[in-house]
Amino acid sequence: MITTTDLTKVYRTRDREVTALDGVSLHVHPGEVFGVIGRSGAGKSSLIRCVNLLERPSSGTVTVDGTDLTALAGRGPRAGRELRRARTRIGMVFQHFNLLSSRTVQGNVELPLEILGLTRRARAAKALELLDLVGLAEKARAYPAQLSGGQKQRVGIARALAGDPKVLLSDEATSALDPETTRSVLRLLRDLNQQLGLTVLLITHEMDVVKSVCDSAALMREGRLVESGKVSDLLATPGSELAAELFPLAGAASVAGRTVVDVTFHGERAGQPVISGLARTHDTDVSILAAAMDTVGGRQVGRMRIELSGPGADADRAIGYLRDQGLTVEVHDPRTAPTADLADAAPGADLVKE
Ligand SMILES: Nc1ncnc2c1ncn2[C@@H]1O[C@H](COP(=O)(O)OP(=O)(O)OP(=O)(O)O)[C@@H](O)[C@H]1O
Repeated sequence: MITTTDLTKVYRTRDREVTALDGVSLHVHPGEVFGVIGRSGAGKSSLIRCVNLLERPSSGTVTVDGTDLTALAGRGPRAGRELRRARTRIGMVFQHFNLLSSRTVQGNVELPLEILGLTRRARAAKALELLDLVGLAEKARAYPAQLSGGQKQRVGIARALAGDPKVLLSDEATSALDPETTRSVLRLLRDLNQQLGLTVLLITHEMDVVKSVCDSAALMREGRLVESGKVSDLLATPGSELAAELFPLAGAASVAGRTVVDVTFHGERAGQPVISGLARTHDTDVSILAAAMDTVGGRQVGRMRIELSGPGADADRAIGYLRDQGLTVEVHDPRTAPTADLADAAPGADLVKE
């Protein structure tokens, strides 16, 4: 549904050049919620702005729903109308809502419908339908100043849906909201994704956003995609930085030389007594150094760092047993474990906005 190929964006100011995007190739499948995560300055906003051509890429292509937007933009001012039409199929939600304070809630949602040339009656009917969809029908006549942050973002989402888009781009839509409101807005995005088959590309610096709504995710650093894929696959990929970010585990061997392994449980495996099974069948002592359990994309996932010891401890056999139980097992090597950058976030912490 969204494909970027070798996308670059270089900002040139009088005295310097900044490469915000450095060869980004991304593929978002129809109907999925795709999250791009990264620290401040990683290039996330540049990426999302290039996807709907609010920002003109320096090179590379952007295709949305089969239309090459970069080719349209490259054909000069005459192509403007075609580009505008293609853009109506792409909704955009902003961190600070970008509502017009002088217009009512309904007036804000009607704005893109005016641009699309709908009659007054059709505009009103469509706006009320959209406000109903986001649970704000009773606020149609209110002004933005009379709304909470979460309600303002719902209006922003209703407005973004005015052109019946197939794609919704979300630029840190929940970053200005408290955790409870964040959860309700994310639930709304998930519901819209499922009810309308909407493809959602969102950028965020919050790991919880990826955990709660994203089917797929990419990690961005210094203008590049460092990792990308389905969240469930990434969690099962040894060495995945995103998996480590989603479930940060700290803790080292209590005695030098003991084997420490990181174990990832998925779905029903998360509820099974695999660790006690290991201790019993392999005459092995298992110490839990760290553990985290959460729901990712509606499935329970857990990660645990354990230390193996005891009379029968044979690391290879124990690891073999855990793998046979369907768990992802990664031997923790303190010499190669990330110590800076990604790993410096405290367990459970979001990436820090610098
Ligand atoms: N209009 C601009 N002119 C010059 N440099 C820019 C411009 N916009 C962004 N940059 C630079 O490009 C780089 C990437 O910025 P971008 O806003 O895309 O990152 P980000 O990951 O979205 O960060 P944040 O989370 O802080 O919004 C940064 O170094 C930034 O300073």
